Amino acid sequence: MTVVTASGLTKRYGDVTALDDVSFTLTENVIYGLLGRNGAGKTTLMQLITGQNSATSGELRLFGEHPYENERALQQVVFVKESQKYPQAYKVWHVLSLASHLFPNWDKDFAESLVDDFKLPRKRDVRKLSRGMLSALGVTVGLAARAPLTFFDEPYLGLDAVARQLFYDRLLADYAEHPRTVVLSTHLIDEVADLIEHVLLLDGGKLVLDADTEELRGEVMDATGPAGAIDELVTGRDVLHRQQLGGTVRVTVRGAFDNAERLRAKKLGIDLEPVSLQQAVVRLTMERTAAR
Ligand SMILES: Nc1ncnc2c1ncn2[C@@H]1O[C@H](COP(=O)(O)OP(=O)(O)OP(=O)(O)O)[C@@H](O)[C@H]1O
Repeated sequence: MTVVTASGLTKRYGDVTALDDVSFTLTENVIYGLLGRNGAGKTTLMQLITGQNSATSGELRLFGEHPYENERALQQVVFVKESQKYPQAYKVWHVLSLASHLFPNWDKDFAESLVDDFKLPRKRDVRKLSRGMLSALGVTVGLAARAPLTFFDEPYLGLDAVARQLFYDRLLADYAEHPRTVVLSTHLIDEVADLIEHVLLLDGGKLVLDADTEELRGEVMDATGPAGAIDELVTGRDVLHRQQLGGTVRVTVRGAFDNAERLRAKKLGIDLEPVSLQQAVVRLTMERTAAR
């Protein structure tokens, strides 16, 4: 089932085009990574889908409906962001109690176990929580809400490495038991590379990549070898990056190599290896930056 459909989605703030003619679909029961450099348009996109803002042009459907001011569609969505504001004088338990009323699928036991895992002080005022505790509270709400569409917008700020791992582990375990659509916006790409199943990469408001993580592994490759051989192998290919050290050249290339090409590379003394997701994202976004 399709959860979100965006077609030609554009958002302008004055003369800033935050999203530029973006089209994609989100389907049910997939963990998406929404990636991109600072200012790429990730938060803007999430705000449009969660009805917090309206598009300048283009079509957007959330569970088949317009999201803007649509309570029925938005009941199925939870949006966790680092800068979440809570009412004055709220304590941790107030937030959990409010969330239990807001989200139809709220799992109280799961919420309680997360509060224990993250060592959240139930009776403390939210405004007195540390930055990491605030993030942990957001993550707890986002997970225990079990909304059919869950957004985490850089939810880890302030969380230490152990707490972040706890978040990834709990997310994956709960997702396995209660599949749903999750969109995780993050700059810590290596940390989530094994978690995300599909990548949406924004750059300068444009969607530059919409691919399954698995597919992507063979799609962006490093080729290292003698300069002449490399030039021969990559002629006509989409070269994202080139680095030369003496007579040895390393290029990052977009596009898979078939078996015959791999054999040829071997004969030419060239090493082919897939780059990490993080490297692929860096190379793909640097390419556009350089091309502008
Ligand atoms: N309310 C606003 N008014 C004017 N410009 C805005 C507004 N909100 C966002 N922008 C601009 O739109 C662009 C996209 O911003 P957005 O916050 O969506 O990026 P992002 O990918 O979430 O960035 P980051 O990774 O730094 O959080 C930026 O150039 C930003 O300055």
